[in-house]
Amino acid sequence: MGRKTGSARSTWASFLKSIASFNGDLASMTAPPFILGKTSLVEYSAYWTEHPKLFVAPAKESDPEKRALAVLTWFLSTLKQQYSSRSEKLGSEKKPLNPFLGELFLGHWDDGEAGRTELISEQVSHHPPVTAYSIFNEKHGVRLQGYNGQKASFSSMTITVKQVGSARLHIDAYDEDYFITLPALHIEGLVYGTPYVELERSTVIQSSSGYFAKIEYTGKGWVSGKKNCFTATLQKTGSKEILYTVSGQWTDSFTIKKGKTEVASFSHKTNSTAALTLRPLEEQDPLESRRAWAKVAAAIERGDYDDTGVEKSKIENAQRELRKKEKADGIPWETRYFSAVGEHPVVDGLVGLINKGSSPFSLDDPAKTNGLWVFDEKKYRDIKSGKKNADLKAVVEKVEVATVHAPASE
Ligand SMILES: CCC(=O)OC[C@H](C)CC[C@H]1O[C@H]2C[C@H]3[C@@H]4CC=C5C[C@@H](O)CC[C@]5(C)[C@H]4CC[C@]3(C)[C@H]2[C@@H]1C
Repeated sequence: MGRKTGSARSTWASFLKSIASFNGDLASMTAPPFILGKTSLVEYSAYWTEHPKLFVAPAKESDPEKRALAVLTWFLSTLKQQYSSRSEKLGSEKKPLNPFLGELFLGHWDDGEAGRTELISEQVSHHPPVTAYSIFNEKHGVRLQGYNGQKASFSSMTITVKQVGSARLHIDAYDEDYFITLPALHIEGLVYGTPYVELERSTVIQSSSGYFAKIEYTGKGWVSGKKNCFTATLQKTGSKEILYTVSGQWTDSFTIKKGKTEVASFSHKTNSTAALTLRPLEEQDPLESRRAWAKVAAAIERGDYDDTGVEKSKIENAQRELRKKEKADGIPWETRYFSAVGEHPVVDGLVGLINKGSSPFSLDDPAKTNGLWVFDEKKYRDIKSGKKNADLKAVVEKVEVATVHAPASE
């Protein structure tokens, strides 16, 4: 982030004042132009599997304890991308584009050894914003599903974000499930105009095979002064014996110890991320994020904030038109790949295990985010085979009609 010019500093100062009267919905905040990101939040699901080899590694461990450790190692390897890749690339955290209802982000990673890992991410709710995702590797039979929303609050010049939602990893070969909770975070550096994420408190991973991992995000190390520190332990559910301890920085490297002996380590320096493949823009569905936001992203890229506003309001107006039309027709928007369910036997079972094994754990009431979102394999296959094309066509026409005829921004 370069030095702030006078005007930027003053808009940032007034922005900080505006946060003080913050209502909790980050998306509703109008942030100063230089902090606007050109990436939609629906793309953030991709951060879960930018190390495909680590994502599929658990499927190769026949020993359940080593498999649970491989899942913990993969989870820990995702944190840098999830929470600090924008700061690294862009000089600070940026405000993501607020996905419209039904916005899609579809892609895949092709990795020599791991094979193909496919990503499906969909904005399943706009108020409150909720993103659902399904990421799977058929070759190794490893599948991740999850959803997340954010509840934000503001105090003493920091934005605190509580994540609502959870992730579930399934390993076909062992018919095993892992329930993963999401870290709370806060935004530091706001005063300096270079916001960045620090993780806080703790999260858990509970496996159906009876292993329990707890990760404590300790932030700035007391002694080392290094930021983004954590410690994690792996134990059998209900047993006090610590099988492994993991510690380090989630943005750099960490070591795995069995008792006092170091048995493994991971460093981002020697593990580069795999590139995600997307379809070319002209082949994308109008609901796909990069195509839908192309004009907004280009305007932000060239720093043309007036045009950013004009193009953004076209999308927002089109969405308002669609909502009005749905209300008039009495046909609510149908999410394409995910369905909301009130409960989920696997999740309920794993949450039960956590409660048996450790301090009572309250899964954020899924109802607050319109229920637990699960991937609808059948819908996915029908669309892939073209059986559901008709609906697709109708939806596409509806969206394009709304977009084309949206009244010009007032
Ligand atoms: C709206 C206020 C504003 O613009 O403040 C300026 C700053 C850019 C700080 C607020 C934004 O900070 C961003 C960080 C984003 C989270 C980063 C990573 C993840 C993990 C992913 O799996 C799910 C989404 C999540 C939690 C992002 C949510 C949105 C966050 C908090 C952005 C803030 C608007």
